[in-house]
Amino acid sequence: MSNLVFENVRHSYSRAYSVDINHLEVGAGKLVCLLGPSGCGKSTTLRLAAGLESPTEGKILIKDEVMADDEIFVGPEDRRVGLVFQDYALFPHLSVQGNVAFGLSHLSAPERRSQSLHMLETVGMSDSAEKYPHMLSGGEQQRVALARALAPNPRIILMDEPFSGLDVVLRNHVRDETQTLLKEMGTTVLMVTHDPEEAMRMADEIVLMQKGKIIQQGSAGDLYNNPVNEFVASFLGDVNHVPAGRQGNHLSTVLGTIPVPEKLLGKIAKKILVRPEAIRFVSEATPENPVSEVLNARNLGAFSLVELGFPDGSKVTARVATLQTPKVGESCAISLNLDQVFVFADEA
Ligand SMILES: Nc1ncnc2c1ncn2[C@@H]1O[C@H](COP(=O)(O)OP(=O)(O)OP(=O)(O)O)[C@@H](O)[C@H]1O
Repeated sequence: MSNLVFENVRHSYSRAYSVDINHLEVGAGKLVCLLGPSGCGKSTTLRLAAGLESPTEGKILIKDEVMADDEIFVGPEDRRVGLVFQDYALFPHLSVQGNVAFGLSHLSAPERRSQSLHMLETVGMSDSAEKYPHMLSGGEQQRVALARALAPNPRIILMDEPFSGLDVVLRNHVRDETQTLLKEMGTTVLMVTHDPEEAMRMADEIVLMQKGKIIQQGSAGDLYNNPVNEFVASFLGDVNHVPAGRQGNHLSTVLGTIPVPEKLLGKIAKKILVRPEAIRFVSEATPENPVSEVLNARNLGAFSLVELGFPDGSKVTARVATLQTPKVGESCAISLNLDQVFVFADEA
C-alpha cells in the first residue's frame, strides 16, 4: 500500500516545468527523502503533495484517494497531511500545548487537551506545555512542530528541510531522535533535504532530483554504489575524475587498467570516476598496481585523506583508515576496488 502516489505530474510556475515526475510512490511507513541541488523542484513536489500547489497535469493520490487530477482538487486542510517547515511556523501567541492542539478542532476541549499532552509526551516536551515558542531552543521548537504535525494522526508527514535551522551538533541529535520517533510510530514521511548525508542517514529511500525530474530512486546504498550517471555519483559522495584511454575492451588510466563495463562496449568513455575509498595501498608495484607519491595527508579522525601524485602530473585523493596513513613523500603502490569505480558513456 502506498500512502502517496504521483502519476505523470507536471507543474510550472512560468513556462518551463519546475516539476516533471512520471512516477513517485511513498510506501506506507516509509521515510522517503527528496534530495537534489537548489532549484531542482524538491519543495514544489512537497507543496504539490500538501495541496499548496496544484499540478498543471497529472494525478496525485493519497491512500488511493485522488487529491488532484484534471477534475478534482482537494485543498490542504482536507488532505489529512502533517506539515513541518524549516522555520517550524509555530504560533507565537499560543502556548506549546495550544500549538499542538491547534489542528484538533474536531475534538472536544478535554479531548484536545489530552491528545495534545499525549503528543508532547511522545516527543519528550510535556514539561514545556505551558511555555511559549520564544522560550524554547531551536531543537525544542522542532519537536513541538513535529508534535503539532503528528497530533491529528495524518496519513503522511511532509517535512521541508526540518533540521536546517539547527546548529551542526544539535542537528545530528535531533534528526536521529526524530527518525527513531517516526519509525516507532510507523509514520509515512516525505522529507526535503539538499544534504546527501542527511538523506543517507535518515531515508529508507532517496529520490534524487535534477531540473524537476527524478534521476534515480532507491536506498542510500543503491544510489551510492550503483549510480545511474555522473550527476548521481558526484552528488552522493566525493569522486576523482580520472582521464582514460580506450584499449580494446579496457580503459587505461594512471590508476591502472580496468575492463569496460559490458553496457558501454561500443560507446565512448573518456574518464573513470573513482571514489576515494576505492584506492587501496598494496605492498608491491606491478603493471596493474602503479606507484604513486604521497603529496599530502590530512588526518580527519577515523580516516585520512591522502593526496597522491603520478608521474604524468595527475593527482587523486584516497581515503584510508588513519592507522594506515602513509607518510608524505613516500612511494606507494595502489590497487582499485572496482565496486567503487564508475564508468559512464560520454554525453554527446
Ligand atoms: N513562487 C515561485 N514563482 C516562480 N518560480 C518559482 C517559485 N517557486 C519556485 N520557483 C522555481 O521553480 C523551480 C523549483 O523550485 P523549488 O523551490 O521547488 O526547488 P528546490 O529544489 O526546493 O530548491 P531549494 O533547495 O533552493 O529550496 C526553481 O527554478 C525555482 O526558481
